[in-house]
Amino acid sequence: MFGNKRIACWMSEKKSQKVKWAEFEQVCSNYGYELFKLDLEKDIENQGPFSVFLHKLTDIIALANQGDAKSKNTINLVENYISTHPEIIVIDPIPNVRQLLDRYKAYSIIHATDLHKHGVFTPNFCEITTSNNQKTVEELNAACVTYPFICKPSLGHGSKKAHEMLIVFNEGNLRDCKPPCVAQAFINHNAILYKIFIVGDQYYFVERPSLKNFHASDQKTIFFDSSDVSKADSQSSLSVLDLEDEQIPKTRPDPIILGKIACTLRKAFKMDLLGVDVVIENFTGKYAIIDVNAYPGYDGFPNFYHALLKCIVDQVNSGINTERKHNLKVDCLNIIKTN
Ligand SMILES: Nc1ncnc2c1ncn2[C@@H]1O[C@H](COP(=O)(O)OP(=O)(O)OP(=O)(O)O)[C@@H](O)[C@H]1O
Ligand SMILES: O=P(O)(O)O[C@H]1[C@H](O)[C@H](O)[C@H](OP(=O)(O)O)[C@@H](OP(=O)(O)O)[C@@H]1O
Ligand SMILES: [Mg+2]
Repeated sequence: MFGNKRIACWMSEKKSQKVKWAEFEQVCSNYGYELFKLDLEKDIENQGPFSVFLHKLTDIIALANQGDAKSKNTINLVENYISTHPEIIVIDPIPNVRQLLDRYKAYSIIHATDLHKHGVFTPNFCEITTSNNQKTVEELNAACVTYPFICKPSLGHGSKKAHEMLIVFNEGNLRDCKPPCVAQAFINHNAILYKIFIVGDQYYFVERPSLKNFHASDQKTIFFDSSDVSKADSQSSLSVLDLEDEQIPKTRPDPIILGKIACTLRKAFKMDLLGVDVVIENFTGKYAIIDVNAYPGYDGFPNFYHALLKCIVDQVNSGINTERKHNLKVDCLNIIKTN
Protein backbone atom coordinates (compact mmCIF):
# COMPACT_ATOMS: atom_id res chain seq x y z
CA MET A 1 0.00 0.00 0.00
CA PHE A 2 2.78 2.46 0.94
CA GLY A 3 5.49 0.99 -1.30
CA ASN A 4 8.75 1.70 0.50
CA LYS A 5 7.34 4.71 2.34
CA ARG A 6 7.78 2.91 5.62
CA ILE A 7 9.15 4.31 8.87
CA ALA A 8 10.76 1.79 11.21
CA CYS A 9 10.74 3.06 14.78
CA TRP A 10 12.63 1.84 17.84
CA MET A 11 12.69 3.33 21.32
CA SER A 12 12.81 2.04 24.89
CA GLU A 13 9.67 0.76 26.58
CA LYS A 14 9.85 3.81 28.91
CA LYS A 15 9.76 6.23 25.98
CA SER A 16 7.31 4.12 23.99
CA GLN A 17 4.76 4.43 26.79
CA LYS A 18 4.73 8.22 26.37
CA VAL A 19 4.00 8.03 22.62
CA LYS A 20 0.42 8.48 21.41
CA TRP A 21 0.78 5.71 18.83
CA ALA A 22 -2.65 6.02 17.17
CA GLU A 23 -2.13 9.76 16.60
CA PHE A 24 1.45 9.24 15.41
CA GLU A 25 0.37 6.53 12.95
CA GLN A 26 -2.39 8.76 11.62
CA VAL A 27 -0.01 11.66 11.03
CA CYS A 28 2.44 9.31 9.26
CA SER A 29 -0.41 8.04 7.11
CA ASN A 30 -1.47 11.63 6.28
CA TYR A 31 2.03 12.11 4.89
CA GLY A 32 1.78 8.81 2.97
CA TYR A 33 3.96 6.79 5.34
CA GLU A 34 3.39 3.53 7.17
CA LEU A 35 4.79 3.45 10.70
CA PHE A 36 5.89 0.22 12.34
CA LYS A 37 7.80 -0.74 15.47
CA LEU A 38 11.07 -2.45 14.60
CA ASP A 39 11.67 -5.58 16.66
CA LEU A 40 15.37 -5.76 17.48
CA GLU A 41 14.98 -9.32 18.80
CA LYS A 42 14.12 -10.43 15.25
CA ASP A 43 16.00 -10.35 11.96
CA ILE A 44 15.95 -6.75 10.65
CA GLU A 45 16.16 -7.72 6.96
CA ASN A 46 12.92 -9.68 7.25
CA GLN A 47 11.14 -6.60 8.60
CA GLY A 48 12.24 -4.43 5.66
CA PRO A 49 12.25 -2.76 3.35
CA PHE A 50 11.90 0.61 5.02
CA SER A 51 13.09 4.04 4.00
CA VAL A 52 13.37 5.78 7.38
CA PHE A 53 14.76 4.56 10.70
CA LEU A 54 13.62 6.69 13.62
CA HIS A 55 15.16 5.65 16.90
CA LYS A 56 16.26 6.41 20.42
CA LEU A 57 18.91 3.76 21.02
CA THR A 58 20.73 5.63 23.80
CA ASP A 59 20.01 3.01 26.49
CA ILE A 60 21.31 0.17 24.32
CA ILE A 61 24.38 2.12 23.19
CA ALA A 62 25.15 2.97 26.83
CA LEU A 63 24.85 -0.68 27.88
CA ALA A 64 26.99 -1.77 24.93
CA ASN A 65 29.66 0.76 25.96
CA GLN A 66 29.62 -0.76 29.43
CA GLY A 67 30.41 -4.16 27.91
CA ASP A 68 26.94 -5.75 27.86
CA ALA A 69 27.25 -8.50 25.23
CA LYS A 70 23.59 -8.57 24.15
CA SER A 71 23.47 -4.79 23.65
CA LYS A 72 26.79 -4.86 21.77
CA ASN A 73 25.36 -7.48 19.44
CA THR A 74 22.14 -5.50 18.91
CA ILE A 75 24.00 -2.30 18.04
CA ASN A 76 26.31 -4.21 15.69
CA LEU A 77 23.32 -5.69 13.88
CA VAL A 78 21.68 -2.27 13.55
CA GLU A 79 24.89 -0.59 12.35
CA ASN A 80 25.57 -3.39 9.85
CA TYR A 81 22.05 -3.15 8.50
CA ILE A 82 22.39 0.63 8.09
CA SER A 83 25.75 0.31 6.34
CA THR A 84 24.37 -2.24 3.86
CA HIS A 85 21.34 0.01 3.21
CA PRO A 86 22.89 3.47 2.80
CA GLU A 87 19.67 4.75 1.21
CA ILE A 88 17.89 4.63 4.57
CA ILE A 89 17.41 7.97 6.32
CA VAL A 90 18.51 7.47 9.93
CA ILE A 91 17.23 9.94 12.49
CA ASP A 92 19.66 10.48 14.03
CA PRO A 93 22.90 8.84 12.77
CA ILE A 94 24.25 6.57 15.52
CA PRO A 95 27.83 8.02 15.60
CA ASN A 96 26.33 11.49 16.14
CA VAL A 97 24.09 10.24 18.95
CA ARG A 98 27.11 8.61 20.60
CA GLN A 99 28.70 12.04 21.13
CA LEU A 100 25.87 12.99 23.46
CA LEU A 101 26.38 9.99 25.72
CA ASP A 102 29.57 11.60 26.94
CA ARG A 103 28.86 14.89 28.71
CA TYR A 104 32.49 16.03 28.48
CA LYS A 105 32.50 15.50 24.71
CA ALA A 106 29.13 17.25 24.35
CA TYR A 107 30.28 20.31 26.36
CA SER A 108 33.51 20.42 24.33
CA ILE A 109 31.51 20.51 21.08
CA ILE A 110 29.35 23.38 22.39
CA HIS A 111 32.44 25.23 23.62
CA ALA A 112 34.03 25.01 20.15
CA THR A 113 31.12 26.83 18.45
CA ASP A 114 31.02 30.60 17.93
CA LEU A 115 28.04 31.06 20.24
CA HIS A 116 30.15 33.20 22.58
CA LYS A 117 29.75 36.00 20.01
CA HIS A 118 26.07 36.07 20.96
CA GLY A 119 26.50 36.18 24.74
CA VAL A 120 26.10 32.40 25.02
CA PHE A 121 28.51 30.16 26.91
CA THR A 122 29.07 26.71 28.38
CA PRO A 123 29.89 26.98 32.09
CA ASN A 124 33.51 26.07 32.81
CA PHE A 125 33.89 22.31 33.04
CA CYS A 126 36.40 19.53 33.48
CA GLU A 127 36.46 15.77 33.82
CA ILE A 128 37.00 14.11 37.18
CA THR A 129 38.74 10.85 36.45
CA THR A 130 40.37 10.02 39.77
CA SER A 131 39.60 9.77 43.49
CA ASN A 132 42.87 11.58 44.15
CA ASN A 133 41.56 14.91 45.45
CA GLN A 134 44.82 16.77 44.86
CA LYS A 135 44.71 15.83 41.19
CA THR A 136 41.05 16.90 41.02
CA VAL A 137 41.90 20.28 42.59
CA GLU A 138 44.51 20.77 39.85
CA GLU A 139 41.99 19.84 37.11
CA LEU A 140 39.36 22.19 38.56
CA ASN A 141 41.87 25.05 38.76
CA ALA A 142 43.18 24.47 35.26
CA ALA A 143 39.64 24.63 33.85
CA CYS A 144 38.66 27.57 36.12
CA VAL A 145 35.78 25.60 37.65
CA THR A 146 34.82 27.45 40.83
CA TYR A 147 32.56 26.50 43.76
CA PRO A 148 29.82 25.58 43.84
CA PHE A 149 29.89 23.21 40.89
CA ILE A 150 27.51 20.53 39.69
CA CYS A 151 29.02 17.10 39.42
CA LYS A 152 27.32 15.05 36.70
CA PRO A 153 28.06 11.47 35.65
CA SER A 154 30.12 11.41 32.44
CA LEU A 155 27.38 9.21 30.99
CA GLY A 156 24.74 11.70 29.82
CA HIS A 157 21.96 9.37 28.75
CA GLY A 158 20.67 5.88 28.76
CA SER A 159 20.43 4.86 32.42
CA LYS A 160 18.94 6.10 35.67
CA LYS A 161 22.47 6.62 37.00
CA ALA A 162 23.14 9.22 34.28
CA HIS A 163 20.81 11.58 36.16
CA GLU A 164 22.25 11.25 39.69
CA MET A 165 24.03 14.53 40.43
CA LEU A 166 25.54 16.55 43.24
CA ILE A 167 26.23 20.17 44.06
CA VAL A 168 29.64 20.53 45.66
CA PHE A 169 30.25 23.66 47.74
CA ASN A 170 33.87 23.35 48.83
CA GLU A 171 37.16 21.51 48.43
CA GLY A 172 36.57 19.63 51.68
CA ASN A 173 33.77 17.62 50.08
CA LEU A 174 35.43 16.69 46.79
CA ARG A 175 35.44 13.07 47.92
CA ASP A 176 31.67 13.00 47.25
CA CYS A 177 32.38 13.04 43.49
CA LYS A 178 32.45 9.54 42.08
CA PRO A 179 34.46 9.37 38.85
CA PRO A 180 34.00 9.20 35.94
CA CYS A 181 32.11 12.47 36.15
CA VAL A 182 32.14 16.02 34.89
CA ALA A 183 32.34 19.10 37.11
CA GLN A 184 30.46 22.07 35.67
CA ALA A 185 30.42 25.52 37.30
CA PHE A 186 27.06 26.33 38.87
CA ILE A 187 25.35 29.30 37.22
CA ASN A 188 22.87 31.21 39.36
CA HIS A 189 19.71 31.73 37.32
CA ASN A 190 16.82 32.19 39.76
CA ALA A 191 15.43 28.69 39.26
CA ILE A 192 14.18 29.15 35.69
CA LEU A 193 15.34 26.94 32.84
CA TYR A 194 14.46 27.05 29.15
CA LYS A 195 14.27 23.86 27.13
CA ILE A 196 14.76 24.35 23.41
CA PHE A 197 13.25 21.44 21.48
CA ILE A 198 14.64 21.04 17.96
CA VAL A 199 12.98 18.99 15.20
CA GLY A 200 14.93 19.42 11.97
CA ASP A 201 14.65 23.05 10.94
CA GLN A 202 11.92 23.80 13.48
CA TYR A 203 12.27 24.64 17.15
CA TYR A 204 10.17 25.59 20.13
CA PHE A 205 11.06 26.51 23.68
CA VAL A 206 9.35 26.01 27.01
CA GLU A 207 10.02 27.37 30.49
CA ARG A 208 10.69 24.85 33.25
CA PRO A 209 11.50 24.92 36.98
CA SER A 210 15.17 24.64 37.85
CA LEU A 211 17.60 24.84 40.79
CA LYS A 212 17.64 27.88 43.08
CA ASN A 213 20.73 30.09 43.50
CA PHE A 214 23.67 28.67 45.42
CA HIS A 215 26.93 30.13 46.69
CA ALA A 216 30.26 28.69 47.82
CA SER A 217 30.10 27.83 51.53
CA ASP A 218 31.12 25.18 54.01
CA GLN A 219 27.81 23.38 53.58
CA LYS A 220 27.55 19.69 52.84
CA THR A 221 27.14 18.37 49.30
CA ILE A 222 23.57 18.24 47.97
CA PHE A 223 22.70 15.00 46.18
CA PHE A 224 19.77 15.07 43.75
CA ASP A 225 18.19 13.25 40.86
CA SER A 226 17.92 15.55 37.84
CA SER A 227 14.61 13.98 36.81
CA ASP A 228 13.01 15.47 39.96
CA VAL A 229 13.97 19.04 39.10
CA SER A 230 13.10 20.27 35.61
CA LYS A 231 10.09 18.30 34.38
CA ALA A 232 7.00 20.42 33.60
CA ASP A 233 5.35 19.34 36.87
CA SER A 234 8.46 19.15 39.12
CA GLN A 235 8.09 20.69 42.57
CA SER A 236 11.50 20.16 44.09
CA SER A 237 12.39 21.87 47.37
CA LEU A 238 15.71 22.72 45.63
CA SER A 239 13.77 25.07 43.35
CA VAL A 240 12.39 27.30 46.10
CA LEU A 241 14.22 30.65 46.00
CA ASP A 242 15.71 32.16 49.14
CA LEU A 243 13.70 35.19 50.25
CA GLU A 244 16.33 37.75 49.20
CA ASP A 245 16.52 36.25 45.68
CA GLU A 246 12.83 36.76 45.00
CA GLN A 247 13.58 40.43 44.21
CA ILE A 248 16.04 39.63 41.40
CA PRO A 249 14.46 40.83 38.14
CA LYS A 250 13.41 38.13 35.68
CA THR A 251 15.02 38.35 32.23
CA ARG A 252 12.75 37.35 29.35
CA PRO A 253 14.48 34.98 26.94
CA ASP A 254 15.23 36.44 23.52
CA PRO A 255 13.76 34.07 20.89
CA ILE A 256 16.42 35.24 18.43
CA ILE A 257 19.25 34.09 20.72
CA LEU A 258 17.46 30.81 21.46
CA GLY A 259 17.05 30.36 17.69
CA LYS A 260 20.77 31.01 17.18
CA ILE A 261 21.56 28.38 19.81
CA ALA A 262 19.19 25.90 18.13
CA CYS A 263 20.63 26.46 14.69
CA THR A 264 24.26 26.36 15.82
CA LEU A 265 23.90 23.20 17.90
CA ARG A 266 21.94 21.37 15.23
CA LYS A 267 24.84 21.98 12.86
CA ALA A 268 27.50 21.25 15.47
CA PHE A 269 26.00 17.89 16.46
CA LYS A 270 24.66 17.12 12.96
CA MET A 271 21.40 15.92 14.47
CA ASP A 272 17.72 16.67 13.88
CA LEU A 273 16.20 15.65 17.21
CA LEU A 274 17.79 17.61 20.03
CA GLY A 275 16.87 19.16 23.35
CA VAL A 276 19.00 22.01 24.69
CA ASP A 277 18.78 23.20 28.30
CA VAL A 278 19.58 26.89 28.76
CA VAL A 279 19.65 29.16 31.81
CA ILE A 280 20.04 32.94 31.87
CA GLU A 281 22.68 34.04 34.35
CA ASN A 282 21.51 36.47 37.03
CA PHE A 283 22.77 40.04 36.58
CA THR A 284 24.92 39.40 33.44
CA GLY A 285 21.94 38.21 31.34
CA LYS A 286 24.24 35.78 29.54
CA TYR A 287 22.86 32.49 28.26
CA ALA A 288 24.46 29.32 29.62
CA ILE A 289 23.97 26.00 27.83
CA ILE A 290 24.05 23.39 30.56
CA ASP A 291 22.85 20.23 28.81
CA VAL A 292 22.06 18.78 25.37
CA ASN A 293 19.87 15.69 24.92
CA ALA A 294 19.23 13.32 22.04
CA TYR A 295 15.53 12.83 21.10
CA PRO A 296 14.14 14.48 24.26
CA GLY A 297 10.57 14.25 25.55
CA TYR A 298 9.17 17.24 23.54
CA ASP A 299 6.68 17.82 26.35
CA GLY A 300 4.80 21.01 25.38
CA PHE A 301 5.92 21.05 21.72
CA PRO A 302 2.79 21.89 19.68
CA ASN A 303 1.86 19.26 17.06
CA PHE A 304 5.09 17.37 17.55
CA TYR A 305 4.20 14.49 15.20
CA HIS A 306 3.52 16.91 12.34
CA ALA A 307 6.87 18.60 12.96
CA LEU A 308 8.57 15.21 13.01
CA LEU A 309 6.98 14.14 9.73
CA LYS A 310 7.92 17.45 8.12
CA CYS A 311 11.50 16.84 9.25
CA ILE A 312 11.42 13.31 7.81
CA VAL A 313 9.95 14.47 4.49
CA ASP A 314 12.54 17.28 4.28
CA GLN A 315 15.31 14.72 4.73
CA VAL A 316 13.84 12.34 2.15
CA ASN A 317 13.38 15.18 -0.34
CA SER A 318 16.82 16.66 0.21
CA GLY A 319 18.21 13.64 -1.69
CA ILE A 320 21.66 14.22 -0.28
CA ASN A 321 23.35 12.53 2.60
CA THR A 322 22.73 13.68 6.17
CA GLU A 323 26.36 14.59 6.72
CA ARG A 324 26.27 17.34 4.08
CA LYS A 325 22.73 18.42 4.65
CA HIS A 326 23.35 20.14 7.98
CA ASN A 327 26.18 22.18 6.52
CA LEU A 328 24.09 23.37 3.60
CA LYS A 329 21.14 24.50 5.66
CA VAL A 330 20.22 28.15 5.95
CA ASP A 331 21.37 30.20 8.87
CA CYS A 332 18.34 29.95 11.10
CA LEU A 333 15.63 27.54 12.17
CA ASN A 334 11.90 28.33 12.18
CA ILE A 335 10.23 28.85 15.51
CA ILE A 336 6.96 26.94 15.85
CA LYS A 337 4.08 29.41 16.10
CA THR A 338 1.12 28.72 18.39
CA ASN A 339 -2.31 30.32 17.99
N1 LIG B 1 25.70 24.41 35.42
C1 LIG B 1 24.53 24.50 36.03
N2 LIG B 1 24.22 25.58 36.75
C2 LIG B 1 23.03 25.66 37.39
N3 LIG B 1 22.09 24.70 37.34
C3 LIG B 1 22.35 23.59 36.64
C4 LIG B 1 23.58 23.44 35.92
N4 LIG B 1 23.56 22.23 35.33
C5 LIG B 1 22.41 21.68 35.63
N5 LIG B 1 21.66 22.48 36.41
C6 LIG B 1 20.34 22.15 36.98
O1 LIG B 1 20.30 20.75 37.16
C7 LIG B 1 19.28 20.16 36.34
C8 LIG B 1 19.78 18.85 35.76
O2 LIG B 1 20.94 19.06 34.98
P1 LIG B 1 21.11 18.38 33.54
O3 LIG B 1 20.10 18.93 32.61
O4 LIG B 1 22.52 18.47 33.14
O5 LIG B 1 20.74 16.89 33.92
P2 LIG B 1 20.27 15.72 32.98
O6 LIG B 1 20.28 14.48 33.78
O7 LIG B 1 21.05 15.74 31.73
O8 LIG B 1 18.76 16.16 32.74
P3 LIG B 1 17.78 15.86 31.54
O9 LIG B 1 18.36 14.78 30.73
O10 LIG B 1 16.48 15.56 32.19
O11 LIG B 1 17.72 17.17 30.77
C9 LIG B 1 18.96 21.20 35.29
O12 LIG B 1 17.63 21.05 34.82
C10 LIG B 1 19.16 22.49 36.06
O13 LIG B 1 18.06 22.76 36.89
O1 LIG C 1 12.31 17.25 29.81
P1 LIG C 1 13.14 16.57 28.76
O2 LIG C 1 12.44 16.37 27.45
O3 LIG C 1 14.51 17.19 28.58
O4 LIG C 1 13.39 15.15 29.41
C1 LIG C 1 14.12 14.14 28.70
C2 LIG C 1 15.54 14.06 29.30
O5 LIG C 1 16.15 15.24 28.99
C3 LIG C 1 16.31 12.92 28.67
O6 LIG C 1 16.51 13.22 27.31
C4 LIG C 1 15.56 11.60 28.81
O7 LIG C 1 16.25 10.62 28.10
P2 LIG C 1 17.18 9.52 28.80
O8 LIG C 1 18.25 10.29 29.50
O9 LIG C 1 17.71 8.77 27.63
O10 LIG C 1 16.31 8.74 29.71
C5 LIG C 1 14.17 11.73 28.21
O11 LIG C 1 13.49 10.52 28.42
P3 LIG C 1 12.67 9.79 27.24
O12 LIG C 1 11.98 8.68 27.95
O13 LIG C 1 11.74 10.82 26.66
O14 LIG C 1 13.67 9.32 26.25
C6 LIG C 1 13.41 12.83 28.87
O15 LIG C 1 12.15 12.93 28.30
MG1 LIG D 1 18.77 18.70 31.33
